[in-house]
Amino acid sequence: MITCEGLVKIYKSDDLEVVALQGLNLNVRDGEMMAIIGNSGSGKSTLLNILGGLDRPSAGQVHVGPWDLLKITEEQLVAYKRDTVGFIWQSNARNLLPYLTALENVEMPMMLSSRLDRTYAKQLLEWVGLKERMHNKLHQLSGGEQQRVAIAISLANRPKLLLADEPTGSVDTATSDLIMNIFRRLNQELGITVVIVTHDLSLASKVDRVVAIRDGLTSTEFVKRNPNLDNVQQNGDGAGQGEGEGGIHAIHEEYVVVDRVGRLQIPKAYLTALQITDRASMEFDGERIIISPPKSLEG
Ligand SMILES: Nc1ncnc2c1ncn2[C@@H]1O[C@H](COP(=O)(O)OP(=O)(O)OP(=O)(O)O)[C@@H](O)[C@H]1O
Repeated sequence: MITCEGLVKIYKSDDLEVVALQGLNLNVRDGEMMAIIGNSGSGKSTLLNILGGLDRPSAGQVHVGPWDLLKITEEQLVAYKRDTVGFIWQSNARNLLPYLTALENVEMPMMLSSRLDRTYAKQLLEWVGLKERMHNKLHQLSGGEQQRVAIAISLANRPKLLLADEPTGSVDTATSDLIMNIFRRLNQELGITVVIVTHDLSLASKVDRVVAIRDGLTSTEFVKRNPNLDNVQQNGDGAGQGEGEGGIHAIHEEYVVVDRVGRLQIPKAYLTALQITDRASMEFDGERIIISPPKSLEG
C-alpha cells in the first residue's frame, strides 16, 4: 500500500533549512495496522502529512497504491485526498463543524464529492458507537465522542488508507482503548490499512507492527510475536498496557532497520557507551556482525 524510499523533506524559510526527513524508508502492506512512534521533532507528522497529500515531498520516492506522490499533479492530489485517504488529527476541531449535527458532519464530505449516502453515514456513526447521538450538535458531545465523529467523517468517502495523527492524544485511557478497538474493527472487517502516529508506547500493543523514527529516519522496528495477543489483552490479561519500553518488548520483537544498501542506525547511547565517534571496527564471525570501538592504530 505504501512504499517510501529515500524520502526527503526539507522545510525552507528565509534563512533556515530544516531537514525533517533525511531519506526515510518505509513499507506498509495492504491491510496492515501499524504505528509510527518517535520523539517530538523526529518527523512523524511530516511523514503523515506527505502520505495524506497535505504536504509535498522534497525528494526520494513515495507511492501510495497506484499514486506516485512526488509526481502527482494538483488535480490528481484532490482526487487522491478525496478517494484514497482518510485523515484524523489529535485535535478534532480540524475535522468537525460545531454548528452541525454528528450526522450532518459525516454527510458533508460525501456532499462535497457529490456522493451523499445517508444510510452509509448512519452506519458509520453506528460503527463508532454513536447511533443514539447522531442528531446531536457537536457541542453536545464529549471530546471522546467528537473524536469518534471525526473517525466516521474520515471514512465517509470509503478510503483504503486511514492516517491518524495522535488520535488518542487528548482523550482518557478508556476512550483511547475504544478508539483503538474501532480502528482494529475497521482494519479487520473492512480491510482498511491503518497508520497511526503516536509518541504513546502503550498503543503499541494494539497494533501488529511499530516503526520507530529517529531524526527523520526509520531506526527500529517492533513486530508482534503473536498477533493473537491483542485479543488476550482485551480480555483483561493486562500485560503491556500503559507502560514504557518494557511493555513493548514483552509483546514485540525488536529489529534494527537495514536499508537497501545495507545502512543501519546505531543508537547514540550505544555509541557513547563504547566511545565510538567517527569510525568503528566491524567483524563477521560467520553468525554475527560485531561492531566495536576502533582497534588502536599502534596495536
Ligand atoms: N512547516 C514547517 N516549517 C519548518 N519546519 C518544520 C515545519 N513542520 C515541521 N518542521 C520541523 O521539522 C521537524 C520534524 O517535525 P514533525 O512535526 O514532523 O515532528 P513530529 O515527530 O511529528 O513531532 P511532534 O510529535 O512534536 O508533533 C522539526 O524539526 C520541526 O520543527
